[in-house]
Amino acid sequence: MDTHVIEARGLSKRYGATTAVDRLDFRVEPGRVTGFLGPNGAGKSTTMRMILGLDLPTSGSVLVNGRDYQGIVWPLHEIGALLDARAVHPGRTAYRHLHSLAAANGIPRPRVDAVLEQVGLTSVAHRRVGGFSLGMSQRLGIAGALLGDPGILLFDEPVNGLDPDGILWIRTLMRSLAAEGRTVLVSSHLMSEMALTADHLLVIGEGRLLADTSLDELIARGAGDRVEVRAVERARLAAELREVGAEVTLEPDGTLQVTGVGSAAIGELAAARGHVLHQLRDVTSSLEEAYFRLTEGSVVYRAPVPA
Ligand SMILES: Nc1ncnc2c1ncn2[C@@H]1O[C@H](COP(=O)(O)OP(=O)(O)OP(=O)(O)O)[C@@H](O)[C@H]1O
Repeated sequence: MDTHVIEARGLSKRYGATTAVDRLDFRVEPGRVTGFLGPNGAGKSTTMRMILGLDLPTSGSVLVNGRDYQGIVWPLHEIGALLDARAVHPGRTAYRHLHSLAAANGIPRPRVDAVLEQVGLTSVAHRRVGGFSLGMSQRLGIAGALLGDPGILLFDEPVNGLDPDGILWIRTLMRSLAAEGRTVLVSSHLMSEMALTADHLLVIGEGRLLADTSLDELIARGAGDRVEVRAVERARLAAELREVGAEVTLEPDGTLQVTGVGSAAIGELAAARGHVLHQLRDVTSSLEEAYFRLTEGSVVYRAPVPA
């Protein structure tokens, strides 16, 4: 049996005329954080719900440790999830909420205290959840996910609305769960955060798989590395660079963005033609740029760009 593995084969979900998830094939492996990215409406939440058996595929399958979620006897021991942190009865205390989850899943009571401690909610354990801040609710949702000490964890937008301390805490937690050999699948819209957290990325658009690759590969592939140049005679330099095959754009702040010719060649050309340079800098593309390039054809909801 594959342990700590999520495997989708031809996974599809249609809602009436909408195809939310379209023949996805992927494996989520243990020991690393896998980021799950895609524009709004790409099908991330639907995929997560199918992994958890909350929604059934129209066709294809997704297996957790080689089985359907429905075939798992004590699900919280195998897979823990944070989907909607606010989906807890507001009149309950954090302790009661976790205690009833534990009781329903055959989890011993001391685990409740252990996870409350782990997420930093011990001091508010007996307060009603209705009065919790978003950050506290996220921590409680994560405590629920960790309760059964599962080998697989799913987090849907865990850092949404959190302050920098909360974001750092969640990032550190996800990285340490992966370092313990667990499988961590996390969806997010925050590219800079994903670049710090994920080792591997699954990118989907309009329900289809666009990339299943390491973070470094995705950035390198979407690269189009460029050189940023500031020169006194920028228009002349731009024209001269174009003559040798470079693509040059002139930014409103006066910087030239050059692709197709490396920084060494630009420096040599500038020296040979008597240019004074104020800056010559290699710029490596970010995950955000690579992501935009990958998903530009599959953004469902796009606002018009203001004129
Ligand atoms: N219960 C449902 N009934 C009908 N359509 C649905 C349902 N759930 C999702 N959809 C549709 O399926 C598509 C995928 O939605 P989903 O919520 O999975 O995307 P997402 O990638 O999680 O988006 P977001 O980033 O906005 O959370 C969307 O077009 C959505 O409107």
